[in-house]
Amino acid sequence: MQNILEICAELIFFVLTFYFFFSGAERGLGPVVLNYDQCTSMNITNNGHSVVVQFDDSDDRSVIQGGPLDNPYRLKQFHFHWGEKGCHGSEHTVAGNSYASELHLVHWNAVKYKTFGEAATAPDGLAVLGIFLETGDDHRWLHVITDALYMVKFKVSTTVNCFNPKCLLPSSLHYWTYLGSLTTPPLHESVIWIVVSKTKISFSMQLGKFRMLLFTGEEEDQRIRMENNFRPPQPLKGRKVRSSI
Ligand SMILES: NS(=O)(=O)c1ccc(C(=O)NCc2cccc(F)c2F)cc1
Ligand SMILES: [Zn+2]
Repeated sequence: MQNILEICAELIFFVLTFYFFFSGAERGLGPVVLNYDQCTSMNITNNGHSVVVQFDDSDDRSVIQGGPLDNPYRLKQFHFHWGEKGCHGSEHTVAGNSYASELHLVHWNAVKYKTFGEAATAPDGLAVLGIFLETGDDHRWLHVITDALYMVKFKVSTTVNCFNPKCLLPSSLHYWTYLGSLTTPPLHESVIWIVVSKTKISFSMQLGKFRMLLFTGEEEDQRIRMENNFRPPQPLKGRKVRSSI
């Protein structure tokens, strides 16, 4: 009788251990991998909200994969958010600390969806890699972008060939990831956010060039300086933030 009870107790212990291990275990978060072709960039545009560098996303030459992503996501564009002074301008904070600016590399799930617009409305449609920028010495590669900003002071577009944004990324891509939304209207909840913990880009003079951009077009009477184009962090509302280590 005693043996039967011991066997039952061990069996119950094993079943419960198995359940709790596999039900709550986080699928391991591997590294994020960027395979960007050297020459898929097309243009740089002042769209009246930010400055955006757009890419040819007609095939998988420039993709992000790995980490929390189940398949490759195509690079569509990157853009920046910044403040008017100091270390305010990022859209994410780390332990309550914000940064002067934040770079967003926007990718879409072309395996499951036919267009960016369709992907932008699906929970697993977009993957945005967020990189913090802080003030410091100017960044050697960012000048390729900031030197072109004078050409897009107003709401216009100009060509940018063969700019590979991988040069803007930190060496180590330790990241946090969570399921969130676009930070500008229509605020679709369609973004797998991948926020890189290590700031890479430091820039001080260059930040000034972002701040000389205008929200307004050349034909408009008003000249409104483009700054503070960031959305402050929002409540997590129960969202789970996972870490890559
Ligand atoms: N800051 S961010 O990284 O969260 C962000 C990224 C992309 C867009 C965007 O593409 N908007 C236009 C757009 C175009 C097509 C369909 C859309 F839903 C849409 F918002 C907005 C915010
Ligand atoms: Zn953004």
